[in-house]
Amino acid sequence: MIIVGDIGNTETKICLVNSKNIIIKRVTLSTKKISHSLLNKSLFGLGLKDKSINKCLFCSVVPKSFNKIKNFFNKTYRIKCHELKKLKLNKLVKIKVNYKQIGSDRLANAISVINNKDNFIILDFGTATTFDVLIKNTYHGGVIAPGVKLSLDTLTDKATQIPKISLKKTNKVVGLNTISAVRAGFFWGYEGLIDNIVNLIKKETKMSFKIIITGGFSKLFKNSTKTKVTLNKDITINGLIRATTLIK
Ligand SMILES: Nc1ncnc2c1ncn2[C@@H]1O[C@H](COP(=O)(O)OP(=O)(O)O)[C@@H](O)[C@H]1O
Ligand SMILES: CC(C)(COP(=O)(O)O)[C@@H](O)C(=O)NCCC(=O)O
Ligand SMILES: [K+]
Repeated sequence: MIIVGDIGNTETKICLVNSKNIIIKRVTLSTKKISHSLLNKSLFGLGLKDKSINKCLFCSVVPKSFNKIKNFFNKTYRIKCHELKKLKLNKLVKIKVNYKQIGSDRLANAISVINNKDNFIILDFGTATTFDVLIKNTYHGGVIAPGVKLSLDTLTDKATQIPKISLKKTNKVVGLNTISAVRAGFFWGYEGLIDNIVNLIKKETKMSFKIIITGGFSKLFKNSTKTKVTLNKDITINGLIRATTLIK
């Protein structure tokens, strides 16, 4: 059995994976609430004490949370947790960006889909909205834009007369009330962001791409953009599973 986990700025996902690389248990935690007691309570159901875990790999963009998780696994289960960027990733993907700065989750996404034949743009609707460019066997970097929920929460927090709003797909652009105006702003705003950045990446690289979307709000945009996209909700976790082959 192996354990893989994605520590994002909002959510941390921890998965138990069997020898056939199938995810058999999932735990989702709020990253900022991670503590020894929360981990104890949330992971108890995985029954790790009776399982032989031979590999544990995380991608983390929140170092403090990763350290808490690493210490917890070591102390409670004597399991050594690896962080993705500490592995020899160049065996799986050529990385053309500032390696120290690049987010591990972005690399996990790239490792998940790389097949040395196709080109990919991976859109991850996380706390940030990221666009990552993979051309054959090389990761070329990408774009970081504000996340959907981050923007929505900030708007409703800062604008006194804008209430908390659930985002929905909308056909109309011109809103006749506050809620429809905000929904249009987000739906058509992000739809435009997606189509525009994808087209600019194609122009700049002179390449064509398969577009993959993932992360919290990907379902909302799956069928809305002019760009044809494929939804892959476990891309980060599957990238980690693939990368565990690098752990000896
Ligand atoms: N199914 C969902 N529907 C709507 N919002 C979601 C859903 N899942 C996650 N979110 C929100 O989308 C944002 C991104 O979630 P996630 O991709 O897990 O973030 P991260 O990877 O940055 O921690 C978070 O703010 C989260 O609250
Ligand atoms: C861009 C990100 C904030 C996305 O993280 P997430 O939305 O999944 O929390 C994360 O990948 C990150 O902190 N990256 C470091 C900066 C960089 O990638 O250049
Ligand atoms: K993410």
